[in-house]
Amino acid sequence: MKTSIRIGTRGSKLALWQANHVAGQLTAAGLAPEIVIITTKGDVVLDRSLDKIGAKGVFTEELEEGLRTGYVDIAVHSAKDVQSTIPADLELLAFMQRERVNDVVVSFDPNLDLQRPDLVLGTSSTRRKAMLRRFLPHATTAEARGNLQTRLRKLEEGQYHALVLAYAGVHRMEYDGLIRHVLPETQYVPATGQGSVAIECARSLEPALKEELRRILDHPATHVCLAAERAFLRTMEGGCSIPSFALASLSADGQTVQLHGGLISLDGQELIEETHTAAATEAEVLGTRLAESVLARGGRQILDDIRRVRHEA
Ligand SMILES: NCc1[nH]cc(CCC(=O)O)c1CC(=O)O
Repeated sequence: MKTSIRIGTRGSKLALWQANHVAGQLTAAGLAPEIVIITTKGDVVLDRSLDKIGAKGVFTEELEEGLRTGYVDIAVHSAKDVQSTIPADLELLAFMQRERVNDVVVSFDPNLDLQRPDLVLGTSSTRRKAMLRRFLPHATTAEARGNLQTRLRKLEEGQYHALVLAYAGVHRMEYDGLIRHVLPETQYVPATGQGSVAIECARSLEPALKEELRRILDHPATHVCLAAERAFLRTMEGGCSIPSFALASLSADGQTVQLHGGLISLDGQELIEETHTAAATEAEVLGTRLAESVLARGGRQILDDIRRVRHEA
């Protein structure tokens, strides 16, 4: 088995942190990792919101091509950014231990008051926009595309009072000092996969190497949760431009997985959510069933309405 591992990653600071995190674990296990930066469409097109450039795979396509050609051995992604269905010749080898899953409110104002009537929050996530409309209806939202550094610059320039971001990215970039509120994950349920790092490889990668990489990098409890959440997203015909959400947790004995997931309309008026449990071995079935139930109970109508709005825009 070869020991030198080429790690493909995007070049953003967050992506590089994640790639370095992987490299550190591989080095500790006696392998020799090397980080290879690959630029994706999502890194280049910053002037349009993600739901307009067709979000499917914009952060992953070029990395996946690198896996196919053998230019890199593994690709590192924020699990949240990985499409619900990946190409048949590739596989998700590992999901790393999850960070805190919450969304947080980040601001330079230490006394930021979420109840101020003129509150402007920066976010480009349809899920966050919809939830903010529902739970903080007095607030307005403004687009905040670009990497974390770009968004923080816009915040500093005063384009918004605060940003709504994933704790995981804020923490990895060491901006914890700017966190003013941690949004409860029961209300602001995170996006599928939020807080975990996914490792992708070609199915044709040497089996012994795959096994070794999985042993070093995979966190089995996180893997079970992500299997349930990703099955939910797949059935939801999701992608990150649909305001769906799902968060799984594993019981202390590791036997039972609980999944809370649903869908919210763009204006925040309609919210369909359910919590189901199943044996950990049935994680994918659990995700599929929960999504089917949400779709049947009005979710399909919400998705149709969203598609109609998009076509008109
Ligand atoms: N959508 C972009 C993205 N992809 C992963 C993260 C942060 C890390 C994570 O959620 O795991 C972010 C930024 C954010 O949502 O604030």
